[in-house]
Formats: sequence, structure tokens, C-alpha cells
Amino acid sequence: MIGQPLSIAGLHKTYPGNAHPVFDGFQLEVAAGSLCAVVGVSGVGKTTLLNCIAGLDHWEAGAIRVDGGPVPEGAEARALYRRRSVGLAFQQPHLLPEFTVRENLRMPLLIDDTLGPEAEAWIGQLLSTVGLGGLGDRLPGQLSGGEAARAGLARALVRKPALWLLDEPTGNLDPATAEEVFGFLLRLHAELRPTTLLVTHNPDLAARCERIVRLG
Ligand SMILES: Nc1ncnc2c1ncn2[C@@H]1O[C@H](COP(=O)(O)OP(=O)(O)OP(=O)(O)O)[C@@H](O)[C@H]1O
Repeated sequence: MIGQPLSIAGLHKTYPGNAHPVFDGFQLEVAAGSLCAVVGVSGVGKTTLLNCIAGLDHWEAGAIRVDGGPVPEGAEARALYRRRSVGLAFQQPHLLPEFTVRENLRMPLLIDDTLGPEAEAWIGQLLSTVGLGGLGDRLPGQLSGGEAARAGLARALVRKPALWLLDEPTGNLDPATAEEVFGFLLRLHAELRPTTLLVTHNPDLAARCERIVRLG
């Protein structure tokens, strides 16, 4: 299992200039390797929660801990934390269009200087887990929306992060394709067990996660 426990205690977060806080003493404990859906009405704070956990945003008070250690302060330490511990995927997969699917998966490892035969084998394994074994040499523009979403999910796991933070990764797909991508998401999760928060507006998908965290 690559996942580690996540603990949030007394989180207070107010955007500058806003009258009301998004979080006012929010608590959450997530067991290592679990798959949690994060649900709630629009504007309740789902993306803000992921951004705080990923160290992409700041908060006034409270602690977010991964495997017992706090999300660090400071831009450099946070960038390192994200590289080591966080895999992010969004509604848009944000693949680099001029690089093939395989190169997109290589990129984080190239930056970390950890590419090598073992890493190449790992990338091959990830691609086949998401059903893209034969499509590694395609450019993102040559993929369907569902294939691109699957590539985005795999890329978010290539560094074997403790946390897999997914913000509506099936949100812009038709229901059949969303279902297919969710199936691959479940498969990846079952194989690697990253501690996962999946923001979704789809109650059917949420119900099939191990746990539902309802905000608001
Ligand atoms: N940069 C910002 N500055 C000020 N307010 C913000 C900012 N980002 C988000 N908000 C506000 O914070 C609240 C939470 O926003 P957030 O995007 O986290 O909600 P959400 O639950 O993810 O919504 P949705 O389901 O529509 O994506 C909203 O009221 C939003 O207007």
C-alpha cells in the first residue's frame, strides 16, 4: 500500500475579503489506503479542501497531517511535499500536448531524476492497469476524453504518492465514459491503495467508494 493516514484537526479557512469562512473547525480522519468520496453542494468547499491538503492554499488555523507529519510551510517545502506525497488529477487531465502519453508519465520521474529500467517497467504497468497499454505512443490529441482522463489518473500516481487527490476527474465525461473511467480508477486504487479523496457530484459513483465525506 502506498497510502498514508491523513488527519485534519480544527481547520479554519477564510478567503481574503470573504465574510464567511469555508471551514470553521473542520475535522477529518482518513485511514491509510482508503477511498473516500467528497460530496456537498456547489461552493461548500470541496476544491478548497483538496487545495489545502495539497498545500496549494493557506489556512488561518488548524493542522493537516499526512502520516503524522504536518503539511510544511513555505513555497519550496510545499513544492517538495507535493512532489513526494501528492498526486493530483482534475476534470481536465492537463496532459502536455506535445509529448506522448508515455512521455507524460515519464515527466515527473524525469524531473525527480529517477527514470531507469525499473521506472519504465512501472510506467508500462500503470498504463496497462488503466487500459492504455497499446496507446503509450499516442499524443494526447489522439486520445478520447475517457482515455485522456485515464492517462491523467495514472500520471497522478506515477510517483507513488501517499495521497491521491481527485477533483471531479470524470466531471466532463458522458455517463458511460465516466463509468468506464471510474472502473479504471477503482482498479488503480485496489492495486496501489493510495489514500484517496475523490470529489464528485455523481451520487452513484460516491456510493461505490468505501466512505462518503459530506461537507456542509
Ligand atoms: N480564490 C477565491 N477567493 C475567494 N473566494 C473563493 C475563492 N475560491 C473559492 N472561493 C469561495 O469559497 C467557497 C468554496 O469554494 P470551492 O471551490 O472550494 O467549492 P466547491 O465545493 O469545490 O464547489 P463546486 O462544487 O462548485 O466546484 C465558495 O463560496 C467560493 O465562492
